Amino acid sequence: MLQKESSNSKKGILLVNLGSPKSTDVKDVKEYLDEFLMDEKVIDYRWIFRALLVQGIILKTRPPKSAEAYKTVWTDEGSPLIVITEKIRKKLQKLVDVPVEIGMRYAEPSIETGIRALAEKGVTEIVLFPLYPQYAMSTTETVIEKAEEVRKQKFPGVKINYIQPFYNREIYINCLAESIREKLPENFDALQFSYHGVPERHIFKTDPTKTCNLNDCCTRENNPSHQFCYRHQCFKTTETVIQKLNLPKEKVIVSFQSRLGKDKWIEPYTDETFETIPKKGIKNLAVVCPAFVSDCLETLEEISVEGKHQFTEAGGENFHYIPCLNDEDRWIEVVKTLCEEKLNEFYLV
Ligand SMILES: C=CC1=C(C)c2cc3[nH]c(cc4nc(cc5[nH]c(cc1n2)c(C)c5CCC(=O)O)C(CCC(=O)O)=C4C)c(C)c3C=C
Ligand SMILES: [Fe+2]
Ligand SMILES: [Fe+2]
Repeated sequence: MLQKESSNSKKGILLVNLGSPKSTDVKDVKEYLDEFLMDEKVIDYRWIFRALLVQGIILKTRPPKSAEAYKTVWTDEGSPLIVITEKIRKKLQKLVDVPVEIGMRYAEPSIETGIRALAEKGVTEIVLFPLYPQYAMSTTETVIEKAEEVRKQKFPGVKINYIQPFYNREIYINCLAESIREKLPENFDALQFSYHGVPERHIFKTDPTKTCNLNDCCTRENNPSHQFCYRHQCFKTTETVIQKLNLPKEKVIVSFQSRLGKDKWIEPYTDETFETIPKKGIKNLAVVCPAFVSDCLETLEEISVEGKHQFTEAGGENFHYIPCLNDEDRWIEVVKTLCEEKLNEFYLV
């Protein structure tokens, strides 16, 4: 058990995930997409161009389609992403002796709601865990920026310590590899790692070394750009997991899903892969989505329903979706360890 308090300070944990609409009503989906896509870390155009694209084009057509997609995955308790994040919280709360809350980058419960809930319990030192294994401007960075904004404006007396991307932590890789091993079907021609995509421009923008060329640089060992290169971190996650699984590289595919708009996103694209690989003899496919720790619209609908359809239409026979870590006990242990490390840093400063 973690120590609850030292001197006058009280510690707490905030688990942060992406967030979902309030309901599957078109107006709620529209409100959610508006907040999400108007974030300049997600659509990184100047405000006027972002507003023209989001409010003038995307929000005029996308909400009804997204609402239909959400209806196919929605549960009696709500959005899978929020329900699972809450399950993670509950399990973690049983293992630690400090309060644990959740907060979403978009919609409710917001980061502010989460910090307030902790502050009301007297917490002054928060470990904030962005639940994204790999760094991206549109995930880790926007969460930290938002939390800092909220802290400075509303909770200036609170300290926040941020957990860094953990794609290269052995405890996480072991956990992911074991989870995949248990769920892999007996026979498969390939295991596909499908990560959420990002526009190429995001990677160039956040590369402080300006050396990543989105080519062999992302796969080369020890390149200084790797710390902020989402593409590298996805390849590295895959490489270390397949080593643990003893899988030959020839049986593994890496691809990037969920692209939006006309910009060039990092390649190869998941949907195109599903359509081409059956013709190359891959008829039995297993797919895992390690950019997400919890199942959500992008895994339950885009991959396990739409992706399966694309693959089988193209001649594939068996499509096996491997669920995310969700609230598996071994993953909760990893969350606990990463939180404890950061909680202990408060004692050192
Ligand atoms: C420019 C657009 C987008 C970028 C960049 C982006 C990056 C990104 N997103 C996730 C995780 C999730 N995204 C989810 C849904 C979703 N993503 C986008 C757009 C971008 N994402 C949209 C428009 C949507 C909404 C759904 C839709 O209309 O298609 C989700 C699921 C949320 C849920 O409620 O279930 C997650 C999770 C990552 C990890 C990432 C960059 C690495
Ligand atoms: Fe997304
Ligand atoms: Fe790179």
